[in-house]
Amino acid sequence: MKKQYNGTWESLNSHEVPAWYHDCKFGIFIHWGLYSVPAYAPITWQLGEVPIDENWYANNPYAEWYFNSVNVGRGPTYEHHIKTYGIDFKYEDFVSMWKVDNYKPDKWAELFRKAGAAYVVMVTKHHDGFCLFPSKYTDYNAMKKGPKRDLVGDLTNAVRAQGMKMGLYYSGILDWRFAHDPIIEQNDNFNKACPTYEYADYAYNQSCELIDNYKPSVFWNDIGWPKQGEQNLPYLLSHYYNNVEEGVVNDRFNGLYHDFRTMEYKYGESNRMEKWEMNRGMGLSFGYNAIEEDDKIMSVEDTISLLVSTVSNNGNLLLNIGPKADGTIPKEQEKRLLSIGQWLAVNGEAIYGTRCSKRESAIDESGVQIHYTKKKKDLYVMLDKVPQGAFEVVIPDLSGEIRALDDKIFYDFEAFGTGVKIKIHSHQTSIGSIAFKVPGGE
Ligand SMILES: C[C@@H]1N[C@H](CNC(=O)CCc2c[nH]c3ccccc23)[C@@H](O)[C@H](O)[C@@H]1O
Repeated sequence: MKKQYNGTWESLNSHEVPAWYHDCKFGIFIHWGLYSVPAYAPITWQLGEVPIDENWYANNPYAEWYFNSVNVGRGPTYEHHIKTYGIDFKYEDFVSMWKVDNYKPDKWAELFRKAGAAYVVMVTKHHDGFCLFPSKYTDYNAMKKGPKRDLVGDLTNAVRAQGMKMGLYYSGILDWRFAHDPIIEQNDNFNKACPTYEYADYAYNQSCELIDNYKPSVFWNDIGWPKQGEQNLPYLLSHYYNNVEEGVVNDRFNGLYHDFRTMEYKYGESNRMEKWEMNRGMGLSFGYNAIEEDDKIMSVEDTISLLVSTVSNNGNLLLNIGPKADGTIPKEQEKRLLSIGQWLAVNGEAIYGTRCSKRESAIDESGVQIHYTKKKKDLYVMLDKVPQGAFEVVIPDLSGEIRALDDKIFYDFEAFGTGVKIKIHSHQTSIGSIAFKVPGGE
């Protein structure tokens, strides 16, 4: 029987995270919009590495922040804009330049499935306010202008046709069409943001459009919810759950209510006692940054390490893809997705459908990282940051048979004190972590 949420926090607090969100582990985030036309940001820091202050916003590595990076009136993106487009070129002028001739949503969805992703979260309206979906509440949308397509609907259908869950991202508190003062410190995201009831109603109405028209399995709001809309938030969330039974929401509405917590690069915190999600780009940006080349984005090994360490600590990894304006997925991003998919095709049993083991991740004296997951009574052990060539590692408090999931790993194992010593003879074929199954080991 479907629960009816009644617009109260009490009823919402009874909501439980559906099993699918615990099982799926790996998702693809998609930041694609007007900002993909200029596709420019300086290559500076990961979020959380430096204070989110004036220096951050004048040297913002997020290419999707292009409008604000120009609006602050100084820094590399401002200089780039003046040099490339001229002082009189307005951000809205990118609309007529945004042609999506290479947008093939079926191909995107196929690539994401080959990558081993189980869900997708697409940006529908970022902070710049341009909507990638038809909206009754603004003509500043991709059906009316520029691409002249329902970019969100097309991908939603393609993703679901591939058997993956489709989530939608909405920039709740920030919309630079309603509040366009430059953001130069983090509090501006909340104080200088859209401080009107008109905007709060707009955000509520558009969120309902997205819920009603696409029934997204994830409603991923960003940064926060408009202050003037805090009274309507329990009604919006109730409307969402009442219409999307499997729906989940993140912790970026009022910072309190959530199905899952979020981390972004090095910002935020997680604890393995509650469900959380790590989101980041392959490089320092979410939107495509044309100057961020292959040597500047994460290696496949590091991405698999991030997936393994996240999943073994009760998290999901939402890895971002920044398509080029025309709809092409950059080669360097596609290459990494396919490699991750190859690793998951062999080792996915240790990832998908698992839960947190009571055993915590550890690092042995040689620096090998040991991560655990469990599935019913079975234990999975994943070795990461392993040296080239032969090495051995002791897994404490373990007994019984241990079996590598990749049959190209050559190894022996023996009882060693209260644990098991694994002697790896060779492993050059596997990219990234080496996974073992210990039947009945949990
Ligand atoms: C996925 C990315 N999100 C960015 C906003 N992120 C943040 O402000 C991180 C800080 C933050 C805000 N609310 C939170 C709640 C929990 C954890 C982090 C945050 C966006 O500014 C960025 O362009 C991209 O869309």
